Amino acid sequence: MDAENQHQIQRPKVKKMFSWSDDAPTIPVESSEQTIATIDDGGTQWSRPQNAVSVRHAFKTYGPKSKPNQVLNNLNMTVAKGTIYGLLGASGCGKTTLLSCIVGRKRLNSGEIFVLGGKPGTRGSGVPGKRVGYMPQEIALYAEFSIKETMMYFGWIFGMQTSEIIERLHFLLNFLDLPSENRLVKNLSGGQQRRVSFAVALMHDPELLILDEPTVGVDPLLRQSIWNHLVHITKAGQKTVIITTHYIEEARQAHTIGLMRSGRLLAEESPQVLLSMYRCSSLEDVFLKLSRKQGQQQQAASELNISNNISLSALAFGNKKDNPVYISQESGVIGLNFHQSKEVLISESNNGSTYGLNGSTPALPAAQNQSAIECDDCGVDCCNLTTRGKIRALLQKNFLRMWRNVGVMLFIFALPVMQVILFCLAIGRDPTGLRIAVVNREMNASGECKYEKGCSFSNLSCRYLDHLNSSIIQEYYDDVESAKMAVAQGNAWGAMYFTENFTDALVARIVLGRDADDETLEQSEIRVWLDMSNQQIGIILNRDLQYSYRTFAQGLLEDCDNNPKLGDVPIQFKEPIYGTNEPSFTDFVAPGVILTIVFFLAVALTSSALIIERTEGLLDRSWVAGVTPTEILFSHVVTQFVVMCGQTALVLIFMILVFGVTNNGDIFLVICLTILQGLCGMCFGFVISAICELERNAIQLALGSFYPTLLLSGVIWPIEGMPYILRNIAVGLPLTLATSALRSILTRGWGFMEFEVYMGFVATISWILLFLIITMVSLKLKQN
Ligand SMILES: Nc1ncnc2c1ncn2[C@@H]1O[C@H](COP(=O)(O)OP(=O)(O)OP(=O)(O)O)[C@@H](O)[C@H]1O
Repeated sequence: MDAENQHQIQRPKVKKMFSWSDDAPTIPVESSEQTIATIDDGGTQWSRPQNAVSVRHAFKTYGPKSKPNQVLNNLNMTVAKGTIYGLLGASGCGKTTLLSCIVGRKRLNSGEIFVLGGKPGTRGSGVPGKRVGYMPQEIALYAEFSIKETMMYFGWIFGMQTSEIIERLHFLLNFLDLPSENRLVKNLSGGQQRRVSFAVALMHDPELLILDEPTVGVDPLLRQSIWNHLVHITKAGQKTVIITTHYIEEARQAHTIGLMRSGRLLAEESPQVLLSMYRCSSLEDVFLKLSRKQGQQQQAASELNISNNISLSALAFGNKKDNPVYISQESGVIGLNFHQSKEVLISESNNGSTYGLNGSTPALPAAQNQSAIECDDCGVDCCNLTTRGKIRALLQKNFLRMWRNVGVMLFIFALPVMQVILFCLAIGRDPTGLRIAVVNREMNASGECKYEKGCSFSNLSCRYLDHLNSSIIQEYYDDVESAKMAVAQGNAWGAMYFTENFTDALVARIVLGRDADDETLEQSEIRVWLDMSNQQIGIILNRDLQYSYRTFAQGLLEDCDNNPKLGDVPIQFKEPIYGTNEPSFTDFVAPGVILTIVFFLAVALTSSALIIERTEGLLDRSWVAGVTPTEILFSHVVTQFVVMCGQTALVLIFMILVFGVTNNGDIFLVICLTILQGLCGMCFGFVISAICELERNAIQLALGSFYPTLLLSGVIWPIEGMPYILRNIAVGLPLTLATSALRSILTRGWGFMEFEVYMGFVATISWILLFLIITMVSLKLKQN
């Protein structure tokens, strides 16, 4: 049986009620849906036609209003149920845009679309949901998945049982000549990947298949078998296929062809009618002829200022009475429009329900369609129920993607450990091996610096030098000038000078007290010239030289039976209330570093997650399959939470147990706050992911936010040192109050009821909520 005969048999039984010619009654040119629904023909009620998809007066532009790129320009399209509709047109004419609008991924600027009885995104329509199978132009598959895992993912989303999926998988593997089900998608050839993508669309045997170039990269034999399959599934009149292809001739097997150009349909007709009307042997020739005609008609139409395409059609066919004039009742289809426009299903009123004559699925009665109207603006969420299958699929997808990606796994678990180790080894320890250029006139000619222990006043300079911290390297110079030169040349961090009668002068200074003269005081001084270009080293040398003097003086006084307190400055630092008398910089920075590591790792992981899925067409595919933004977000939150728990455990184990960072507080509070900060970072990552179009922009934003946050959050320097206004800004950042809270828990041992601690929790939770709201709003806006 040839294709044409086949189509005629399969086409739904319809009754031609009237032929539109000049004599035919004129129906006002408005929405056909409304018009047909209101006509009553003596007991035979007109109802909505059995259309799977109808597009009315569709306008769509891209770009700024000042310079719009008009992609759909008053386009009308009607796809009858149980047919294959081949959408053809040159590259860039708007086919993908039209399909995206049909599946609800893009919105028209104006016009209407009905899919399976409702507007896309409403309860009455099939999209999003399992009534539609969508194969986007991009491969839109998870590269890390095997073929079987891919099918499992989409099958579960469509609510299929695992056994059903396996059964269907075997059929599709066979039918589409795919390799082993265990092969990873990334290891398949381009053509094989396309076939897997096609298999995903066929997976759940949907009512409406929307296929954007499924035969690209497919060999002619398989292409033929794909078309045979499409013809087969539409045979019973229950399934409908919309397909775009660049191989115009293969579309001969479609029941209807829509030839698209300049944002409208040049024709919408069966291939056989097109070929005979235009007396062409190929559809390509028909397309060329129609394209040329469109140019002439547009010119003529603008000259005649004719408003609708009845006139354009008349121009196309000369409008002779004896010529059948095939025109659409809507403007937009310029050449032919046969079955959907003129053939209207008769509905038989049966208890208020409307059934197709061929026994096919009834068109939605008006009352039923009410739900579509009620649900019209509620977006996708209200029309989809979360199922366990969907959540299971999304969670498994997230974990599997992570698990299969070695780089990501290293990033998740090795990087935080490495960061902690590096931090503890590199930050906060006292510098060692610092050189001091010493000039000591008390030393003997042989360069020896000897002194007697106990209450002996000989060579006190040597005794003092002996007290110097062992991490300071003493290098002896002959004179002050050369010692200072060594500092100037960077060979030493400081120069130190003892006069030749330092010991005598120091003893006189102690004994004479207030009676000591200026010369005695001067001679008893240790003169030091430091290189203060490096603040940390300068301060540490300064501190060590003073500490050494203190211990030297106290030791000498004690040996001579004097009160060692005489050697102290008269400020007594008692045991600190919190911390120690020798606080460590590590303890100060560690809380901020713990939170920064967990926060920014989460940002890095999530900031590109949605973008990658979006740019690869995966998000669109999942959304069309009925997954909501909330579900996607929820699955990422759960995945991240698990990852975060692991990261928090690693970071805290290494910080506290391995490197001994002080923890005087409740470890449970520490863990809670750290995980919350990780969640906060994750939500910030979602915000970035939702607002950025490109991965590049997301990375820039994530990296760009890192440094200011680090500087302003009091991680490396107390915010009390900032100018007043900046300090107020800093307090508002996500990490600032949390860092203070964690510092108070770790170093002061404070509990949750302390203001500073619970404010850390309150601020973190507030930021999480704010970020989530921003993400949801951005995703909703994007979806619209
Ligand atoms: N997101 C977008 N932003 C701006 N312009 C876009 C966008 N998507 C598509 N376009 C433009 O809209 C026009 C139609 O694109 P579309 O992808 O719908 O064409 P197409 O007919 O599917 O092409 P092809 O057959 O090559 O896939 C093109 O000029 C394209 O550059």
